[in-house]
Amino acid sequence: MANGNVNGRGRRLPERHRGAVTLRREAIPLSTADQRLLDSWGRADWKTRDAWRALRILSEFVEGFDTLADLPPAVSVFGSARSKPDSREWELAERLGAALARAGYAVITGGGPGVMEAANKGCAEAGGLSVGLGIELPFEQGLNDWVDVGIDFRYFFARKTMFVKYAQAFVVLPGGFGTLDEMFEALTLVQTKKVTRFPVVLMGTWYWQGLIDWMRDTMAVEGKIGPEDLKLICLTDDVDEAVSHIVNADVALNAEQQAAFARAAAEQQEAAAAAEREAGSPERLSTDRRGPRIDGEI
Ligand SMILES: C/C(=C\CNc1ncnc2c1ncn2[C@@H]1O[C@H](COP(=O)(O)O)[C@@H](O)[C@H]1O)CO
Repeated sequence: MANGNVNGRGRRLPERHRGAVTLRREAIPLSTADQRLLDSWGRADWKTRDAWRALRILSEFVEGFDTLADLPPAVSVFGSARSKPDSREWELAERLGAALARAGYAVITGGGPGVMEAANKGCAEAGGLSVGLGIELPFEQGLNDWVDVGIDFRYFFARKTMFVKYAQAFVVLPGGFGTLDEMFEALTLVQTKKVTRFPVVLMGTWYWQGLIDWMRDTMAVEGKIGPEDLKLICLTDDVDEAVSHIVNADVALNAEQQAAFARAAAEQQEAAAAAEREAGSPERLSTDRRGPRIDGEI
């Protein structure tokens, strides 16, 4: 983790980031911006404060869009904030970060400790661009040391938009509530076709297999998801397979987009040619009050 904020005995001092502002010691408020937005107490508060909050929320989107627009193709990696460096998922995340960097992808994480730090480390050490989208928390620890481009968000929902908008794919490693929230949000967006472009890869079969079984045997059997929905998930422990899955989806999407552009261009040309034919046809000439078109007429 970042160590610019360490006291004389090497102990880390508490610190809070609010947009561009860093707060330490007594200046740190007792609550976070998300808490104040979601815990607000009634109509008076909504009237007087929330309209102004909207501007602050807007500024988070502006800052995020502005900073991330120049990223190369990227993959968002999620996983536990609590994993230790000797855990299976840490090792997997570090190798994944490196493999993604070698395949030309930037790695976007929540910028925190655990799996996030491992993925950022793997990416940074392999020469990739390592991105951290931090979140203001009551017990914030700051962005991990391996983040090259970092943004601190006050609001979870603004941050979540960035994870989706600037990524070509999601990879989810073992984690708790935060990780499951991010995974199910991604799956819901793909299932409802709000995003069409990205694969969701789950890594850590020892951790996810039980959930996948439950999705198949309970969720799908009870009709709460469709038979096709489980195919949205690629489950693997193999880093190369995860990266190939992402690269192949990218290639397929590019081919689809090129084909769509070509179709649109052909349709436009066809429409222009039809208009030209119509303009030049005897029927059209006879009804045109300006008389027949003469070549070279301006
Ligand atoms: C719990 C601890 C620190 C928390 N710090 C976090 N920093 C950044 N992002 C976080 C943090 N905690 C959760 N997240 C987001 O949720 C996912 C991990 O949540 P989980 O519940 O641990 O699975 C992660 O992908 C982040 O986007 C002190 O150890």
